[in-house]
Amino acid sequence: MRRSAAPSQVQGNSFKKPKFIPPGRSNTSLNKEIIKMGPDIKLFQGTEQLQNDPGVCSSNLGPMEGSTREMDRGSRADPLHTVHSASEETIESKAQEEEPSSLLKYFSVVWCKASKKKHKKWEGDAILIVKGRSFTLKDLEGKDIGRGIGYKFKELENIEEGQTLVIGGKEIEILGTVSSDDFNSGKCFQGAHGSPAVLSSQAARKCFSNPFKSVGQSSQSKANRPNAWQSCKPRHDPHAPNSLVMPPPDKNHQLLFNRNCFPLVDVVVDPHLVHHLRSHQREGIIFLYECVMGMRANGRCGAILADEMGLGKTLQCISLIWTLQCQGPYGGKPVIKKTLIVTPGSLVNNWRKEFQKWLGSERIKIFSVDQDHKVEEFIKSTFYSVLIISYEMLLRSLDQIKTIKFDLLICDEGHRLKNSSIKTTAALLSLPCEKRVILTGTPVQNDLQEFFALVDFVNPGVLGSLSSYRKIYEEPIIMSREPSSSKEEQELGERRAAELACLTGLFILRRTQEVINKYLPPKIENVIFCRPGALQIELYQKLLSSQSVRFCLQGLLENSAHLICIGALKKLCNHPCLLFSSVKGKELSARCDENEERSLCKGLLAALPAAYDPLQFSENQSGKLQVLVQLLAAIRELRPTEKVVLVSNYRQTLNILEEVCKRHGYAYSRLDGQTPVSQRQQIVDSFNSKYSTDFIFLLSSKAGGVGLNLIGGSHLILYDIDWNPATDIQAMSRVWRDGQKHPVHIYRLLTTGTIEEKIYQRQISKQGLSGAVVDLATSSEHIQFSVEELKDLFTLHENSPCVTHDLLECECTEEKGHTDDALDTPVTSRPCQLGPQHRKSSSLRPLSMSQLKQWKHFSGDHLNLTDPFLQRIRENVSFFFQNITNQAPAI
Ligand SMILES: Nc1ncnc2c1ncn2[C@@H]1O[C@H](COP(=O)(O)OP(=O)(O)OP(=O)(O)O)[C@@H](O)[C@H]1O
Ligand SMILES: [Mg+2]
Repeated sequence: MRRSAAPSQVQGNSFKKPKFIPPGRSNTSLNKEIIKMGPDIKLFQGTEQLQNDPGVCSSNLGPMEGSTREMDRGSRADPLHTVHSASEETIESKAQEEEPSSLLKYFSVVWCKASKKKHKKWEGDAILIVKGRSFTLKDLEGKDIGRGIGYKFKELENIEEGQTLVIGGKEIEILGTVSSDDFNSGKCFQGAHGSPAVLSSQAARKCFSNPFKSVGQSSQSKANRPNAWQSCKPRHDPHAPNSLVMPPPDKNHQLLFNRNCFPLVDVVVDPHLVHHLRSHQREGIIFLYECVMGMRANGRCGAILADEMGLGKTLQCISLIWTLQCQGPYGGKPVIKKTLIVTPGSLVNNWRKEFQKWLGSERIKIFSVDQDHKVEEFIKSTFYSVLIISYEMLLRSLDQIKTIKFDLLICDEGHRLKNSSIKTTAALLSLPCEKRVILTGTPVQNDLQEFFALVDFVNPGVLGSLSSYRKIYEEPIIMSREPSSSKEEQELGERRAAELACLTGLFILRRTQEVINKYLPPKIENVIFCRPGALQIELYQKLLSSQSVRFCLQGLLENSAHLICIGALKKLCNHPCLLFSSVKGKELSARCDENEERSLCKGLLAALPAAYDPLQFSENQSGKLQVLVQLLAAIRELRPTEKVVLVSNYRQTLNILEEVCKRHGYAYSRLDGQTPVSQRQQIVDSFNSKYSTDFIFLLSSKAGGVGLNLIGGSHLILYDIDWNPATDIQAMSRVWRDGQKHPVHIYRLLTTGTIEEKIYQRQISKQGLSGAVVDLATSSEHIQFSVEELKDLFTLHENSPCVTHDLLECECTEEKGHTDDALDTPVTSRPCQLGPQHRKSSSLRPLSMSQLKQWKHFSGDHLNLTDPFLQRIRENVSFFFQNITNQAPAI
């Protein structure tokens, strides 16, 4: 009889395999006893030979090495003991006879369809879960493939290795017990896909099929290569003070990748670079080196560097590229020849500049693709080793890119690859390069499916198939975070999350902003609640009593009608003239939402002055704009050499802000979605230059937020708020970065009592953290609102200086100042974040309500405002929150 293709049989055949005993076989010497169990199940006790065969278990559990070996020992010594100790570990397992339903046992099995055929073939490995009086059979992808209920508890207690039974139409053979620990962590399923911990050397070899081919590995035999390699020396002195030496490969690595027995040579990072590195960057480079060399995740060569924004991911990658391009551990031979860097269009030139900044123009030859520099040029020339290209251009030039052999692929702002079905991901996956690095400043663990896509991109297959990942990790983790989950589900989810974090932690690194705080100047963050102007209040009330809003609240409108109402309210908060532009001057649009917006706003016309000209808008008609104008004047006067980054999410609003600059004679530059990619870096550079005469940098956060360094500015004003805290955080991180010389002031403007306050509350409340709004790509279209929530959104609070403060239930008398010490209070973590390491506080994570409560806060009427900037704007401000990071500056 064939022992079939069951994975455990295929992979672990070095031991004696248990015989398959067909259930119908009448040989009593083999089947001592057939225990009939309920309607659907028969237990066949195995042969004595099988029971006594120490090889049985390990042979069948080959791929599950470590975890199962321990289990084997237990089961051989005392199988029943193993069963009981496993159940003791589970939450509900009092494991008492009188409480059969709480007894949980796990077994590894092989299965096939029940039949009377003589020649059986096992179809697969599975895990049998016995709980009380019922069974569940799960395949190694975590899917249920069989169930049985209503059996006698006593009968279930006797399941042992080697037994064969029929369950739910399947014949199974018990191969061994699985500890509850291995089940809860999901380890027992890992044989299905070869997690890093259990990768076979074959898989490792596959991953590393020929890592040095690209650098022209010598085909000479060892005997023919006498002294050439014996004189190999490290490129830089590994013993020099402060030197950064990469860890040497271990024996296994050498066996796999140094077949020609080249001498081991220290890989030492160029001291020219090391001189500049922060300590977290030194660690980051070692991490990246180990990952791409296949030294951390057993032959997998991918990494995700998810350091928070501004930690210098670029420099860490440049150091990696430069090191690998010149050196290697085996005979000093370089590991890579060509590197592909894919990045958002606005950052192509930033990469180029960073290479230049850290390595000068002589060491490494960089080619960046733009209108005038095509991929063909890179292909034809042997001069360049690094190709920098935007994601968009990559798609357009994919065919040419595919003809080049890249040894290292770096995807900057790589969270965009979180969706494996998008074209960009598919295009990059089609490149045969195994050493893949994703860089991202946004958390990657917030959505478990997106997390899978990113992990699977850098290390394909490491978490198995998507369907097995869902069953084994995602579903239990999500289920455990449901309020209705049982204690047992919670523990299982936690264990699976911990296991997943442990598996992926080998090749994911995230450090928080705190690691560079000490290199940065102080940061003074302000949330400023601006009183709405009289016209704003009038129009706001009109909008709220409009038919559209009323219908929304009655649930009568379908689709995205509520978004149109929300959009109109947000525009109104920025400036009433933005609504006016929606109503006037255009013939009917083909887009129905535009038409709906127009009809919503039409009723407002009467409230506007006759012959209202939006271009001649008055600054006094918007509370926020008044505050902005005063603030800009204060900065200009009190800090004449400092510059301001002024951010909005909307182009139309940027137009208004641009007009304000013109009116007040402020020199400015502007970067929004319409700025040609080729010009972006130049605009940024010129603003950052100390010779720049610009006072203001107008930035559309969505278009240009990610990755930009705007350290030329030391004041950043967020004029409006986005549903997604990540967008705002991205924008706010542009100025408080390495290289910033001045104390940084961040001002977030909100209109008191309006929808802006509600959005802010949502950002900082638990709901905001646990909802859909965490990722950069998330916009309001993806947010679902209940009618209750809409009611709340569509309410104007006119009688409070700060509804957000009211909600904090703060016992303060406003006078009370708070220190910022309490900012270290851990933030509430999102339900699907993994493991405890992600619960660390971070200055870049959305604030929580309780943290905000610890900020200094005072009303606009407060007499002793020590901050001169706030002092200047208080007239139109109803409330302030302020927090200072690093030391208190002399403002
Ligand atoms: N060791 C260092 N010394 C001085 N400046 C540094 C150092 N490391 C990085 N920088 C500078 O810090 C700034 C931020 O670095 P970088 O753009 O690489 O950040 P990042 O981690 O990619 O952030 P983001 O996620 O926002 O893209 C850059 O101007 C860079 O030149
Ligand atoms: Mg970056």
